[in-house]
Amino acid sequence: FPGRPTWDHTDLTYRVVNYSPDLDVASIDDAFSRAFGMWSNVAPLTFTRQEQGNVDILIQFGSQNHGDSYPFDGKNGVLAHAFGPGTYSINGDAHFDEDEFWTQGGGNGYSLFIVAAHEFGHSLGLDHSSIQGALMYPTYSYQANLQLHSDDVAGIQDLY
Ligand SMILES: COc1ccc(S(=O)(=O)[C@H](CC(=O)O)C(F)F)cc1
Ligand SMILES: [Ca+2]
Ligand SMILES: [Zn+2]
Ligand SMILES: [Zn+2]
Repeated sequence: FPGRPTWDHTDLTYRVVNYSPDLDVASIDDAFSRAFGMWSNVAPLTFTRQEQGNVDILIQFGSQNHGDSYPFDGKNGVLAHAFGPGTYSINGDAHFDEDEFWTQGGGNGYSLFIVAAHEFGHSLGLDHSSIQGALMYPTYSYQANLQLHSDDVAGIQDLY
């Protein structure tokens, strides 16, 4: 992102505000935890979940108008969005379009894990990659065994 905003601390916190009915709570918690793990595996970052209070990354599911000036668009199209690092409460937050069918991968619907890993890249300050195989490539594509591309790794290590 312009100006290369990054967090001024590496022990980041997150909170899941609400849950999608598409998956059980444990699967959703696990998808987010694994998505954060993709990044903490390759950068000096830790992600700690909090049940309440102020956190860096607030995660919520919403449809259409959901409290910010970027309303979602119903099924398909925009799947989710996230705000880069900064000092405002919205910074770092990741929102997922409830009108999508969230799955654990494969079949129809969108993998919550893959989309979350991408969104959290934005939450950390990463912009899009021009490399098709990269997680930060602008369009969704399902991969059974998601691995970060060297471009994703270079990007996050350049920032932190
Ligand atoms: C691989 O992860 C994603 C790819 C594409 C998207 S998106 O199609 O929702 C994208 C939003 C984004 O880049 O975060 C689009 F601009 F809306 C979200 C996650
Ligand atoms: Ca949508
Ligand atoms: Zn939003
Ligand atoms: Zn993106």
